[in-house]
Amino acid sequence: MPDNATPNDAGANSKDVAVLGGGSFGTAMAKVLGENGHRVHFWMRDPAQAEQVRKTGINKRYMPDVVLKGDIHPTTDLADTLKKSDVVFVAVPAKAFRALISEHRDEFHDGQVVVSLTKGIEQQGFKLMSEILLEEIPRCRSGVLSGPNLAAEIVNRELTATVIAAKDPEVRQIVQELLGCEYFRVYANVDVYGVELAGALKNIYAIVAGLGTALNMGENARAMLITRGLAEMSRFAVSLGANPMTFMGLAGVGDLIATCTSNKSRNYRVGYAIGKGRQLDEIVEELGQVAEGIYTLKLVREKSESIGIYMPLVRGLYEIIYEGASINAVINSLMMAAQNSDVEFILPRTISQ
Ligand SMILES: NC(=O)C1=CN([C@@H]2O[C@H](COP(=O)(O)OP(=O)(O)OC[C@H]3O[C@@H](n4cnc5c(N)ncnc54)[C@H](OP(=O)(O)O)[C@@H]3O)[C@@H](O)[C@H]2O)C=CC1
Ligand SMILES: O=C(CO)COP(=O)(O)O
Repeated sequence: MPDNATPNDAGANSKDVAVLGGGSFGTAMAKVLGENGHRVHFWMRDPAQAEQVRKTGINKRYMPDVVLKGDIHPTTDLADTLKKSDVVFVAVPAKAFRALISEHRDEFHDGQVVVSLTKGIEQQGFKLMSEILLEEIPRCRSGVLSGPNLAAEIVNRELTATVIAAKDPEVRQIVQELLGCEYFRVYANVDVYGVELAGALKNIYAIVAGLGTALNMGENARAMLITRGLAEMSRFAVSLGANPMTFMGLAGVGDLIATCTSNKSRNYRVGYAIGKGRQLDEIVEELGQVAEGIYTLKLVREKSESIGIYMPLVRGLYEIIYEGASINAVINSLMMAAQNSDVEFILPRTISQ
């Protein structure tokens, strides 16, 4: 795909769209929307960054090699952004999500479409972003977007597919029409909780996979980690009400494959650095971008123990990262644990002899 493509003319279908968050993924989505001929109100909190993007078309800190084209307006005025936009995409880390929405709750309009791009969980009460949207701005129509969507590939117009999950069919259709183009396909799902949980949970297994690569594990091991990760994350999500079939789709196994096999994933890179013996604080400082899996791991470990869901990879990674356990000891205990059934929908997890 050429990167010198001129923006499409959306004509009468052109919409005013907001992207909140000037990081890697906000930039990637602003670029797709701008190229699709929409007027993009690209909100970020740092005035110097907004000024730089306005002047050069380049978000130097997060995407230094990417030029944003089309009708893209970097801004720090959130009230004005919300006032002008038909649809709002939110791309800030989970830690910042509620405060951002809550502080501006009265500025959203009735029926406005608000879509979370965030792949994380709120610490207080294990809330997902769709739940925060429902609590803070129930007057709006919400959805979540998730899938194998490495920002570094999308900005190069590399072929990508994603999933819009929303209960309201019109929200699904609006988002498909806004984002879909020759290199970006948008599939639909109604299982909002499942799609969103899949996006948050896979970050944990991306850390595990990066760690495995650092230890020179082979392809058999990588396939085992991805597949057992899928079993574990779907077991957990289904116990919380998600549809197991969602995990067969792009937001489940699709995103798991992309992030567990690519060093373009920040979570994978965190795992790789841990596997090389580096300290977590130092890794996070050097990364300079969010790796949600580090925080999700803590929350999922606590939740899985409180509801009694067996998640050996979560437990093992938690012991390595937060309790200083030896990586080899954890691997040995995982490999020597009781041997269970493969697909739990065919045989129960523990087969009686
Ligand atoms: N990058 C990717 O490939 C993908 C990321 N995602 C998800 O999107 C979300 C955002 O990720 P991404 O853009 O990559 O993260 P980055 O770390 O690249 O950027 C984070 C952005 O959020 C902003 N931010 C942080 N805290 C606040 C706050 N309190 N108020 C306002 N803005 C804030 C940062 O601003 P500042 O620079 O001023 O600190 C920055 O613009 C994450 O949940 C991630 O999992 C989903 C799909 C793909
Ligand atoms: O979610 C992502 C791709 O689908 C991005 O993963 P990272 O946050 O690990 O970079």
